[in-house]
Amino acid sequence: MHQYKGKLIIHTGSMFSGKTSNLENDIKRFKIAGYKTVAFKPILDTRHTTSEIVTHDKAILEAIPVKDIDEIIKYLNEYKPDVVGIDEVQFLDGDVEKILEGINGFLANGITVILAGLDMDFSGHPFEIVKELMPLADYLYKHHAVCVKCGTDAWVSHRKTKETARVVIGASKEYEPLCRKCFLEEREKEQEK
Ligand SMILES: Nc1ncnc2c1ncn2[C@@H]1O[C@H](COP(=O)(O)OP(=O)(O)O)[C@@H](O)[C@H]1O
Ligand SMILES: Cc1cn([C@H]2C[C@H](O)[C@@H](COP(=O)(O)O)O2)c(=O)[nH]c1=O
Ligand SMILES: [Zn+2]
Repeated sequence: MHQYKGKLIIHTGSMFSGKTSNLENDIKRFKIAGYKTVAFKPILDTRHTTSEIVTHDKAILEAIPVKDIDEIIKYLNEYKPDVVGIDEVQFLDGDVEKILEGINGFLANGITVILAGLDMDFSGHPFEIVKELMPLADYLYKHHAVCVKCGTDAWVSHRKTKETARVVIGASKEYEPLCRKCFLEEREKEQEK
């Protein structure tokens, strides 16, 4: 019993690739196996806090909204779970070193950590925290959505709007998963306009 101690499991990939679904499924399985679990989600906008992680196909997991790793540390010190899930890890506030230190601390204390997060932003640049965490994983899963243009495995989340800020919260109205070839074609078209 309780063989998973201090393991780092990462679900990454583009939007719609199933990162959150896999996080939810892992948490569900750990719960069934008798582990004490808890899930967190970063809040970028403190005015809209909700206590649910919702997948694109509307599966729901209860989660605690947090701003940064310090809030997670505080909670874990009191609650003492076996397994911790963090969705949208790329949106945790604070510098990368501090987040890494926090997560390494959980692992060193025997807590299993399941992370879901985007590997790249809309322009194909890595999200720094995910880039740093990936080599540390015990289990690293790169998931693929279906490219909406050609039906092959998608690689990146293409932004359909003209917004240039790195963080623009949205779903299928604002983003579409594309393979590398279709992404480069879209980018060329956009530059010609
Ligand atoms: N182009 C697509 N490719 C794959 N899944 C898609 C696509 N568009 C919508 N979906 C839906 O998205 C679900 C995955 O949602 P979710 O786990 O929230 O993904 P992620 O967290 O990676 O954004 C799939 O099970 C599917 O129902
Ligand atoms: C690519 C990209 C995405 N976002 C936002 C859009 C969504 O709100 C989340 C990703 O959610 P998912 O569970 O992975 O579908 O991130 C962003 O702000 N900037 C980007 O470049
Ligand atoms: Zn394609």
